[in-house]
Amino acid sequence: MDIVMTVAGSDSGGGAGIQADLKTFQELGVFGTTAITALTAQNTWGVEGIVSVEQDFVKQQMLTVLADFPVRALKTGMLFSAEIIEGVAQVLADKDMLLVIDPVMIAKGGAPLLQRSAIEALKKHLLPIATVITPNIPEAAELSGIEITSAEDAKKAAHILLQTGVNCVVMKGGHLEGDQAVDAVYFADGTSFMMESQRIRTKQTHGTGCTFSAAITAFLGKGFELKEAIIEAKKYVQLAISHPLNIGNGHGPTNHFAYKHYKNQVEVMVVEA
Ligand SMILES: Nc1ncnc2c1ncn2[C@@H]1O[C@H](COP(=O)(O)OP(=O)(O)O)[C@@H](O)[C@H]1O
Ligand SMILES: Cc1ncc(COP(=O)(O)O)c(N)n1
Repeated sequence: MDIVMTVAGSDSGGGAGIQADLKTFQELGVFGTTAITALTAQNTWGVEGIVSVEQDFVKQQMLTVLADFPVRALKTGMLFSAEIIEGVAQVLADKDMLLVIDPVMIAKGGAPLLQRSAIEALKKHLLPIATVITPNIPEAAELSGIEITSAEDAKKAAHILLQTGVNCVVMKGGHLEGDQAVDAVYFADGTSFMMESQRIRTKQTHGTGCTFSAAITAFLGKGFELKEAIIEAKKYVQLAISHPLNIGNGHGPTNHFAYKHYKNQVEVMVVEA
């Protein structure tokens, strides 16, 4: 059995965070383990409260699982504070795992999920050891320090991020305009490609980023090459958005049941750049 781990926050509403990650892992046939960094009281309207977990206990959750299970791929989501980021990096320092860093900063409803003082810690401790990072446009702008209003800016930001030592940057285009949802993927070796899918006009996008990075982690855990894992994950999230469950009155969650029913009917165009 392929084993993966998510180090992230709990979303009591079940649409994002640890809950989205475990649903994705289950649907993709890998065994999911967890280290919870924070609890959120959350629904499809937004985040009502956050309680963070102490650094030592985040580390203990990770170390306890890693002592027993051969975890092949690990993702991080909401890490909340510089202290938690430092603790996670300390645990990962002597481990050999594929690392997917989703630099979660702000929830769809606007609530901060990462303290501002933690952005530097993320750049210093986690980006250099990442196999792949998956920023959305606002996160890429924060991390690179440049404003992003065009595809050209996004490319510039990706190259700034590659200088931190990360092996691959997936610039998610969910927040850009246009009929296509375009994600641009840049590797440290200078190669790149674009993935395009039809943009779905919907409010049901709570947890899209978590779902996408969890799917990359699951496919890496199953032994897929990084590029194939990223493309397959885009198909998973496209299906999860395009077959909405219509739960809740705000930004509804993605649908994890869709992939197994429709995986041969999804179109993601891959354009080599
Ligand atoms: N309305 C949409 N239709 C199709 N794909 C989308 C849509 N919104 C986001 N995506 C895709 O979902 C994934 C997550 O993107 P994004 O929403 O930018 O991340 P985040 O949830 O971190 O803000 C990306 O692959 C993006 O292209
Ligand atoms: C606990 C937690 N983690 C992450 C997100 C971000 O969700 P999204 O995938 O929509 O950016 C969230 N809303 N809550």
